[in-house]
This record gives sequence, C-alpha cells and structure tokens, in this order.
Amino acid sequence: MEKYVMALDAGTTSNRCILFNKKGKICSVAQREFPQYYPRPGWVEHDANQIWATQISVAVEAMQKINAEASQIVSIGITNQRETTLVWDKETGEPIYHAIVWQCRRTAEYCDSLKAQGLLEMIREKTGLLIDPYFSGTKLKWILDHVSDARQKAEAGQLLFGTVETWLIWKLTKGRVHVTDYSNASRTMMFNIHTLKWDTDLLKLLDIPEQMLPTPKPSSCIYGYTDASFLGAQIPIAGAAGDQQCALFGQACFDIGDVKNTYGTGGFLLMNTGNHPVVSQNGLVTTIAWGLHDEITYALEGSIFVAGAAIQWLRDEMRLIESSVDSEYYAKKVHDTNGCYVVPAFTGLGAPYWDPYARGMIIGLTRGVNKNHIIRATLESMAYQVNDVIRAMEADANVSLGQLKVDGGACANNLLCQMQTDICRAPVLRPKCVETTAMGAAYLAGLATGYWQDQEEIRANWQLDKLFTPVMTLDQSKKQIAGWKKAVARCRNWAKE
Ligand SMILES: Nc1ncnc2c1ncn2[C@@H]1O[C@H](COP(=O)(O)OP(=O)(O)O)[C@@H](O)[C@H]1O
Ligand SMILES: O=P(O)(O)OC[C@H](O)CO
Repeated sequence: MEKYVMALDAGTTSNRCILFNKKGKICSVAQREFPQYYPRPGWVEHDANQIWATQISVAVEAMQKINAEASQIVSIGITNQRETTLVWDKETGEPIYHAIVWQCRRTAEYCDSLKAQGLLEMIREKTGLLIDPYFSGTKLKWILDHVSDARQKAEAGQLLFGTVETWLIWKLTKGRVHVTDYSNASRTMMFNIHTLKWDTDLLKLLDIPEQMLPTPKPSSCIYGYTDASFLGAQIPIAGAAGDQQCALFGQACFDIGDVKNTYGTGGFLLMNTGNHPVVSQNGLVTTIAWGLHDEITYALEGSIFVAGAAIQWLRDEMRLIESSVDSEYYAKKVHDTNGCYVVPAFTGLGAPYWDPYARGMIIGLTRGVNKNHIIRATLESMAYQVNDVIRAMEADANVSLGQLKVDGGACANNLLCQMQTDICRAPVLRPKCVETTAMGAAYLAGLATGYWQDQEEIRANWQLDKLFTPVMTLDQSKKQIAGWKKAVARCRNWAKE
C-alpha cells in the first residue's frame, strides 16, 4: 500500500490537509474555511477552537477521500499562518481569548512607545525584526494586560502561549507536547535568532512569564505523536515551520540568493541567505528559514499585508467580480489602468514601508476610469508591492535578482505573473505544483522520518509550469513605478490621530 506524508496547512482564511507521495504528487486534498472576526476597525481575530476543529476535520476528510489508513501516513508536517497569538489554559485546554491574528493592528500605539524609547536597534539586533504590531510579542502582552486575571494566571504557570503550530501540536498530542519550531519562534519578537533561545531582556520588557512559552525546536524532528483517537493511530508529528518558510523550502530554494514570492492573502517574498543572518537596512526583516540537520538557514523577508486579499475585497466588499478568477478576465478587457492606482493598505503597509497608519486608496480617477481599470489596478498593486520589496532586498543582499519563483493562490493569474515580470524585470517561474507551502511542511516531516533521503531528492521533484519574461518596455515600466510611488506617498499616515 502506498505511503504518504500528511501536510496540515493552517492558513489565515482556511485550513487544508494534503497527502503527498514520494514524488511530491498531491494524492488527496481537503480544505475548509473558518470565520474571521473584526471586532473593531483594524482588529482581526480567530477562534482557536474553530482553527482546531476545521484542521482535524480536513485531516480526516483527506484520508477518507482516498480510503487511506493511519498506517499509510508515515509522518505529519504542520505549516501555519505565523505570528497569530493564542493563549490557553493548561488544565482545561480552553483558549482565554480569541487568537489575535497577524493582521491585527491593536498594538500600534504600544509599538510607537517602544520606538520612542529608542529600542528599534536592540530589538532588530536580537530578533531580526522591526517593531510592528504584526509580530506576536505585543499581541501576547495585550492579552495578558486585558484579559482578567490573565497575567496572574500566567505567572502561576496556568496559561500557555503558542502560535498556530504550537496549538495544533498541543491539541494533536492531547496536551502532552508544548513546542514551537525556530522559524515560528523567530516571528514572535521574543526569540533571539542567534542564541536560539527566548530572550530574557525582551521578556522583561514585554512582561511575559517565560514558563508560558513553548520549547523551541528545529523544523524537522519528531516533536511527538498524535493521540490515536484522532486519526486511528499514533502518527509522528515530524515537521513544523511557518507557511512562508515552508513555501521557500517547497520551492527548493536551498541555495543562497534563491527567492520566492507567495501571493496568498498577503504577499511574502523570502530570500535564502544561508547560515548567516543578513541585517536589513531597507525595511526587510531577518528571519529563520528553518532548522535542519543541526544547521540554521536564515532568510531576508519582505512581508506585504494585503495581496490576494485585495482581490477578495473586489469580490466581497466592492462586488466588482464574482470570483477571484474573474479578475483576470475583466483586467484584460483594458490595456492599462487609465492612470488609476489602487494602494491596498487596508491594514497599514508592511515591508518596506512599515506604516501601521497607512490606509487604502484609489487615486488618479477621471471620468474615463471604469470597473475594469480598477480591477486591473488592484492586480497591478500586487506586482508593485512585490517590486518594492525586491528592490529593498537587492540593496540589502548586494545582488540583483536572477529569477523569481512564485506560488500561492493568486499566481494562477497569468496576467498578474506577466505584470510581475514586466515591473520587476526578472524572469518569473511558476511551478507545476503551487501548493509549495504544504509541500515544504511535508518535506520537513518526510526528511525527519526517512521518507525522503535528502534535499537533492526534493530538488528533483520541482517542475516548471510556465516561465514569464518582460514584454513591456523598460521606460514604460519605470513610468508606472514612479506613479505607484507617488500614490503610496499619499496614503501614508492617514489613520494617525
Ligand atoms: N486567479 C486569481 N487571480 C487573482 N487572485 C486570486 C486568484 N485565485 C485566488 N486569488 C487570491 O488568492 C488568495 C488565496 O490564495 P491562498 O494561497 O489560498 O491564500 P491563503 O493561504 O493566504 O489563505 C485569495 O486572496 C484570492 O483572492
Ligand atoms: O495565511 P497566509 O498564507 O496569508 O500567510 C500568513 C503569514 O504567515 C503571515 O505572516
């Protein structure tokens, strides 16, 4: 009977389970969306129990779809929306508050106060990160400060903190294992990416009791075994990494300088920088890509908060399209945006601007601008944002981009891929399997359990679907980018009192 590695991909809007075989082929998929909560403008929450319930249900469903038995699952890899912050009671297992999602801006003012204290360099030096509400540390502090008795209980050792992979591992092992992996830990603003330990200075600054934090581990190792009641047997959980780091791994970006961009809800461009962290001078963050075979691989990352989510906004809020796929059809009805720009700064701007007070904008409107132009401008905004990050990365790493591997839901859009190569002037490569995030998690779990022998075997599984190269003139591309920069400048600081 065929053996599989199970990848659990816990995303921002949906949870997925994919079963992969040795060739990296998808043998079964199940996916389920879960509710998003927006209790106040700029706030985003999830219900941790709903994350768990949807994740375990898709795992069961993916197995049922191909009648796979538990004995056929050699190991499980988990990949997840990063930074999202959960706190639960150690005894009852009940979350004490909704999960605060990475997109949530509620700690913007507190972050301002940290910046005003001149802590930017110290935090960057230890964590590789900038000070922004995006990262988990200030979200965790918010929960401890605002949920009644939370700090007191945390100090008494009654509460546990985790990002989503920690929560899922804890649930799958019925509360036996409380761990995180280095890549997820590196997104918390509490973890020292050089010593690979929780940083006591930062914990003191944020007033976080260390006993509530999970044990940091490599991204490929056996963390524990699933309780047999869930999937029918005790299965090793042997891989875990943040979704963007997993996509880098799944794209076989194993060499220094390899770059991928994922166009999902957000957009995330990562460059492998090898065993040495590169410090950004241009608004990027330094992050741990993965810990594997006793080695740490670092990456430079540009995180764009809204990419595919802007297409969802066209669909759900503006009702200009019925499905995301339609965006290509309408955008192709016009040759350009007729001078219109959409800046989708709905939750502020991430890299390389880091402005939590920026807000979305449509600019350049004239009477000739129609629905198709606005849809086209929204698609183009993804390409411009990615280009901004590429230029920052080139400056930081002192290289020019050779090629860009792409993945994520929106990369199915051929027009978007063409826009991307036209704007950034590098070849854009789309692989046959764009489920690179889940694939990366499966590879990490499969390497730990001997299903795959080494990274060379994984590299051989990567196959090109389509190559995109520039057709737009360089002059035209420069002109459009100049317009984009002007538009971005106008939306900065909008929500600041
Ligand atoms: N053909 C398309 N053109 C443009 N955007 C798309 C297309 N298909 C999907 N998307 C966008 O991609 C996103 C979904 O990608 P996915 O990788 O599943 O996201 P996530 O993992 O963040 O939940 C959605 O925001 C959706 O609007
Ligand atoms: O859920 P995704 O794929 O949009 O990824 C979210 C990121 O991990 C946030 O940092």
